Parts: sequence; structure tokens; C-alpha cells
Amino acid sequence: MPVEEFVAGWISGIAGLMLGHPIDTVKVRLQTQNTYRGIMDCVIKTYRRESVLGFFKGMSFPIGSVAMVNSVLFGTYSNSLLLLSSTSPQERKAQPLNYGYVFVAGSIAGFVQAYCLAPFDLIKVRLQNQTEPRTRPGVAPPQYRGPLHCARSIIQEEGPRGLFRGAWALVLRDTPTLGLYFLTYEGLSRWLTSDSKEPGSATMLVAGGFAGIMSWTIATPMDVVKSRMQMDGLKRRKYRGLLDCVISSARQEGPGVFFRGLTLNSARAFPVNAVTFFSYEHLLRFLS
Ligand SMILES: C[N+](C)(C)CCCC[C@H](N)C(=O)O
Repeated sequence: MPVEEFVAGWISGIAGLMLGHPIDTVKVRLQTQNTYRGIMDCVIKTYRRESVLGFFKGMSFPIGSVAMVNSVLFGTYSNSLLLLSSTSPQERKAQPLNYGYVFVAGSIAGFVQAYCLAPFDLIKVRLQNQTEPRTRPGVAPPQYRGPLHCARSIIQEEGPRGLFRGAWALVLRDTPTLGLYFLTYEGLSRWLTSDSKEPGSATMLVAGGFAGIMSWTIATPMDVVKSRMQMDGLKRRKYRGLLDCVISSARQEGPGVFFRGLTLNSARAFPVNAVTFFSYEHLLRFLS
């Protein structure tokens, strides 16, 4: 089993993650809290209360975890494609890709990565949603003091299964949309590259960026549901399950609620995934 893809996927995951984290924080807050009037309002309030550091809340943890999950994503994708098409990455460059296989391999990888991601993503979302300024004497400290404390409290208060709250929504969000993600990337990079040539840097950036935008656009409604399910159960349970979350969100806030964070997801998706694919492809060439 080729392992270079896992290594390249991990490092490229770190690069993408750091670039996208501030936008991600604003998005998570807008999706789950109703105290902001819009993107700018959230940015200003976050900055005033928590300084620039507020945007980087919960980042150190994903660097070690979510970035690892990117390695699972790229490693599983490439090995599934290998199994399905029985060709190595080198051989694949020479012959036309079967896009059906690309989609299936991407979906398998999406399914696997969603499960690995679930507890880490939950902790990230809970930490990003703490709007208290940094702890100062005399001011009540936030509920979670950091990622490990957050994990421990979830296990204590909600049981070990609590760590997988929202996992189904995450699996539903990621399985088809990561198929689409790789399909867009491979399709565009083939289209932009002349026959028998390897994709150039500009192609990687553009195809990666659009793969991100495409997949995030389709993923956003499920992303809203996912974030809400993850925040549920903090005080008392609001939703009886995924479907209940969909129905009551739509009833109370109108169908527009499922597009919350769409602008931010897309704005974040282009640079993040341009950099992810760019560094992934270059690292892979360097490692193999
Ligand atoms: C499939 N879906 C769009 C949900 C996620 C795609 C993840 C790609 C990248 N790690 C990122 O954070 O943008």
C-alpha cells in the first residue's frame, strides 16, 4: 500500500487548515449562534471582544488532528482508486481516468475520513463557539479550558458516545461531496492539461480551488445540520435527531437557514483547497 499519499495528505492538510481557520471560526459562529447580524458583524464583535486571537480559537488542536484526517482522506482515496482501477498513480497519468472510479474512490475516502474526523470536529466546533474573551481574573472562565478538557467533559457529561454527536450528519455531508471533490479536481486538471503532460502549478491551484468550492456548495446544508447537532445537548437537548433538526430549523428560521455560511464556506474553500492540492501534488512528486 503506497504511503506517500498519507504523508503528503497530512502536510498539505496543515497548510490548508491554517489558511482557512479564521474564516471557519466566523462560519461556525454564524451557523450556530443567532446573535450576529451578518459576517461583518460577527468579525467586528469577535475582534472587539477577543482580539485577533478569537479567530484562531481551537486551531492548535485541528493542526494535530484534522490535518491527520486529511492524510486518511488522500491516502484512502488514492489506495481505493488503485484497487478499483488496478493502476498505480504513475500509470494513471498515462491513461484516461475512469471518472466513475474517481467518484466512488472519493466517496469511500469521504466516508472513512468522516468517521475519523467526527470527534475532532466536534471538539473544534465546541471550542470555536466559546465567545468568552481569554480568561482574566474575576471573569468566569469558559466552559471548556482546552481540547483535552473539552473531550474529558464531553465524556463525563454526555458519555463516550457524546464524542460522536453529529457524526451521522458529518458522514452524510462528506461521503457524496468528497466524491464530487475529487471528481472536480481530476476532471478540471485533465481538462486544463494537454495530453500526456503532468498538471502544472497553476492548474493544481485552479482545479483544487474549484474542487473546494463545488464540494462545499453542495455540502453546506448538511454542514449547518452537522454543526447544530454538534452543539446540541450542551444545556438541554433541542433536537430529537437529525431529521428533527432539519425540520425544526426550517420551521423556525425558514429554508434559508440551510445556506448559512455558504458565502464563507466558498470564500474559504478556494484558497484552502488550492493550497491543499498544490502542496499535495508537489510533495507527492518529491516523495516518490
Ligand atoms: C466535502 N466537504 C466539502 C465537506 C469537505 C471538503 C474538505 C476539504 C478541505 N479539507 C477543506 O477543509 O476545505
